[in-house]
Amino acid sequence: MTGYKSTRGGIDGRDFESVLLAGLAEDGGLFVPAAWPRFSAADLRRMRAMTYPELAAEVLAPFTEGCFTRADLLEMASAVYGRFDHPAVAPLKQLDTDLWLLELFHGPTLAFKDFAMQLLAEMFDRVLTRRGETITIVGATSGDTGAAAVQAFAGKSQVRVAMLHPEGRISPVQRRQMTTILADNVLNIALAGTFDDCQDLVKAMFADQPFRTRINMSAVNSINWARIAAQSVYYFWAALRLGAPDRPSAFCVPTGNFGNVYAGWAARQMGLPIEQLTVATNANDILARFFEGGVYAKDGVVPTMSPSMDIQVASNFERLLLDLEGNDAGGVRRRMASFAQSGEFEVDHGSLERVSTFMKGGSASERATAAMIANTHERTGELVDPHTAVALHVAELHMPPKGVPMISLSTAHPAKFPDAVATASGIHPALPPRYAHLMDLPESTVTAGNDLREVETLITERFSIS
Ligand SMILES: N[C@@H](CCOP(=O)(O)O)C(=O)O
Repeated sequence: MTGYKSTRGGIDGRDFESVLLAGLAEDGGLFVPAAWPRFSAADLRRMRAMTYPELAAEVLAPFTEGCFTRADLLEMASAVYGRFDHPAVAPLKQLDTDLWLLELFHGPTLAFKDFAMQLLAEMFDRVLTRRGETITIVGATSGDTGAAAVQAFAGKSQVRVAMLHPEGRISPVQRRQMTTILADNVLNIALAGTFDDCQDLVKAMFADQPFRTRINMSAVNSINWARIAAQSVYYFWAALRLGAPDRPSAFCVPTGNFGNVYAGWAARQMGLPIEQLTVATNANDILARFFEGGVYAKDGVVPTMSPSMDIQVASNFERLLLDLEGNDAGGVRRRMASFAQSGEFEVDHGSLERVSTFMKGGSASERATAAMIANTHERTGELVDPHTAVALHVAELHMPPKGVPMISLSTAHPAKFPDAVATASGIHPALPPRYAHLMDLPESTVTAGNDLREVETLITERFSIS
């Protein structure tokens, strides 16, 4: 059975159920599998014939042993992916000879977050019913995670959701996808600060042990291992469509919190032949700078037309760091302590060289992003959202050798960012009919300062937790 340990070394031997419920490890680290399950070339060939739900059950089964069987997983995945708008769930579109777009926005909230969030809601339902417990999910969002979480968990009797977003720094569509869900178990908090401030507060609440215990706190950000596992499935899906295991693939991933790209790393660890993973950022380019020089150094968060990536501190980078440190949790602790103190750390030259053979980084300016939206539409007829355009720009900078397909992840529907898309392309993307009234519905949000006690009080009072 796959056991889990913390990136900071304080915890080992956890099972999937406790990892799912805990969200963040008690020592402040992130859970990772102690050993990676491996799929052989023969396994991968067999997977080619699978439907998306069957593939999800196959990939996730080794991670959930002792908690969910393959049959449980198949039942949940069939229900979840049956709700997606596209029969292929994650369709691939060819843009050029070796360039493909993997559309991940056909779920309920029009972004890739639905792939994992919808499945997590099913998992939590089953586990909490079995245990007779109620949890409080506290999350931070730069737009998409919040919408996906609120829609997945609204109305669930054993889950409360408190979602923090940076006030005025997400798109109106993203905000309204959360704030127009008027459910008793949902609290939307607009915070005076950035996404990084929201995420810091969530981690501070996890570190406040009495508070954490009192509210039975959990997480659905990608700090929760279950998010990563569920997102790794679409890497298998896409690569298998394009010839894996007999042909390797490359991926380019729009990146903020590093969860999505780490899911690709996980797929590779499990045996999927991924030749290159490209990390694409907007002007908030801490990761692109890291892959250039090995220094992970925080800068100020600047607002862009791709707000979901307006992030400097990428939580999941800590998971990669454990691998770069040769599985030495002490090394991770030291680097993270230095980061907390000075806002930066550096990895040694050898680690950077090793990771750079496989991972590349790059960023797109606002001008380049707008140009890519316009050019892609002109060349291919596809209207892409700004996050997807960032990835396409960076993909062009780092195309793999001829014959290796570059799969660029299209993480959100263009209609989530209508103004940016219309300004760049002259075309106003329409929301699907189910969102026809989104901009007219009443909203429910409370505002808060960037203050731990204030936010904790808002949560306990709103949900009457004594
Ligand atoms: N880009 C995210 C930020 C949180 O990322 P997550 O993958 O850790 O949930 C968002 O849109 O909210």
